Amino acid sequence: MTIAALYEIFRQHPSIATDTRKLKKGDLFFALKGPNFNGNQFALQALEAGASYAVVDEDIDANDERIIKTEDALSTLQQLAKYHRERFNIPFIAITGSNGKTTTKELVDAVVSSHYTTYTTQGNLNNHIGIPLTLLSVKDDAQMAVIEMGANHQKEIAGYCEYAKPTHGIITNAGKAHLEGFGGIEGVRKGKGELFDYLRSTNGTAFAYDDYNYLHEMVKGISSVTWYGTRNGTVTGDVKTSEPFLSVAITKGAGFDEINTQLVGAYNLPNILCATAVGKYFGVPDEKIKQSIEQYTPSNSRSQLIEKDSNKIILDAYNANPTSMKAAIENFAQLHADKKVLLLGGMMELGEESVKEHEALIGLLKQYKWENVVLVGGDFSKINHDGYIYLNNADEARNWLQQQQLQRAYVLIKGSRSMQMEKAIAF
Ligand SMILES: CC(=O)N[C@H]1[C@@H](OP(=O)(O)OP(=O)(O)OC[C@H]2O[C@@H](n3ccc(=O)[nH]c3=O)[C@H](O)[C@@H]2O)O[C@H](CO)[C@@H](O)[C@@H]1O[C@H](C)C(=O)N[C@@H](C)C(=O)N[C@H](CCC(=O)N[C@@H](CCC[C@@H](N)C(=O)O)C(=O)O)C(=O)O
Ligand SMILES: Nc1ncnc2c1ncn2[C@@H]1O[C@H](COP(=O)(O)OP(=O)(O)OP(=O)(O)O)[C@@H](O)[C@H]1O
Ligand SMILES: C[C@@H](N)C(=O)N[C@H](C)C(=O)O
Repeated sequence: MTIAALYEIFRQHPSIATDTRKLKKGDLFFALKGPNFNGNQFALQALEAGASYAVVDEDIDANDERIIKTEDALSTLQQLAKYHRERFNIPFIAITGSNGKTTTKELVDAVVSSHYTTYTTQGNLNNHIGIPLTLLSVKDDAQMAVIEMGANHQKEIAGYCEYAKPTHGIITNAGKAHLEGFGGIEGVRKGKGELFDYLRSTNGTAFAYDDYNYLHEMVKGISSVTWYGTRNGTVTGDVKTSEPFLSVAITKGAGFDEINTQLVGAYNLPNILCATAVGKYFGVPDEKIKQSIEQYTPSNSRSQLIEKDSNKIILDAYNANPTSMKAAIENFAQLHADKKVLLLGGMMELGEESVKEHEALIGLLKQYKWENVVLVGGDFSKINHDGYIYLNNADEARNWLQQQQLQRAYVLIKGSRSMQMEKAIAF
């Protein structure tokens, strides 16, 4: 079947399912293969549960005209997404970077959707499956789309641009994350820079944080760049307070002087300036920009403040890498509190730099005074803990916290996704 013919079916059944456990009646089911299951084996089950059609890439033992056999179901999904994307002549804003993609995406979405009908990446669905699903969720009434792009190796973002065709793009930063797959920090810049390469070749528009010198290099050749920063840019601003919620003083470019957010962490400053700059660029009224950023409350283990008895917990456990760990620790160090406790889980996907980066973190921790530092699992197991407590996993960390019976303490919990450090808060 051609993509054009499949697209006609999609127009009749414009919701996609890749998982029978979440399937709704009428969904167009795509049978994907993963590390645990082969989606082809669920095709008949999907049809029985009410799927309109099942797109498969293996022979299915049934004579059912609702089964659509393709060479490769995943690449068919991606081609269908491209075909759908090409029906729209509206801004598609792509967001990538090492840190702050999801938060920036949420903030940009909050701002632009206050004024335009906008379709946006849900949660963190930012990969070779999540991006096509996001594109296919864009409805006919769309005035704008915001697409998050995650990557852990070269050529990945370039591939996503081929089907998402962004008109505007943001690289939040290019730091020490996914070093293993990208091949070091230069590799990260090259890989993330594929978004700017695409915008360069298509006369697209970039938004970039003026404070990072490397971004000035990376945008070279792009004819339209909107800067935001602490000193220079269309929109400028700086941290007013972050005790713990971040308040930003806007010094130029918007019709308001401050934004009082519900985000913990001074490291969110560029994310907020970015959303403001994007809002101004697209003509969103000032009061809507300010209000939508101020109302955004994270609930996703990112930059979250949880109050428990007399204790305050900063839960920042969605992920971790050397850049975001440094930002979180330095931010925590600036907070005023007598008793500060850190529970830090291991950082993943750092390849041969992993042990060195975990050691460097100990060096950073030593610069400050803490009540307790607990290092949990990962490559923390391979290094000298230098007097800090070492535990194997988040369950042990929770037990340790339970035993402490903390009162009026400030606790920072952070670690890579697979460490599941959020489990520790059940103390
Ligand atoms: C393929 C898939 O969607 N899998 C999801 C599934 O996983 P599960 O372990 O159950 O099974 P399989 O993957 O083996 O299953 C194959 C298919 O079979 C379906 N199926 C299974 C059982 C059943 O009873 N019925 C079925 O129909 C199944 O649905 C599969 O289609 O379920 C899990 C739990 O819900 C999902 O977590 C899993 O999702 C995978 C991980 C996925 O990739 N989902 C995307 C939509 C997505 O965007 N996920 C994001 C994570 C993105 C991410 O990690 N981003 C990185 C950077 C990108 C790196 C990129 N190169 C990469 O490797 O991904 C970042 O740093 O941001 C998310 O979930 O948050
Ligand atoms: N601008 C930033 N600079 C440095 N660190 C940041 C920045 N923004 C967020 N972080 C850190 O990164 C963590 C994850 O934030 P967020 O989920 O927005 O990033 P992400 O790039 O989307 O990551 P992922 O793709 O893994 O979801 C935050 O909790 C915080 O510790
Ligand atoms: C979960 C994925 N988006 C991610 O951020 N992975 C890194 C390695 C992490 O969990 O810290």
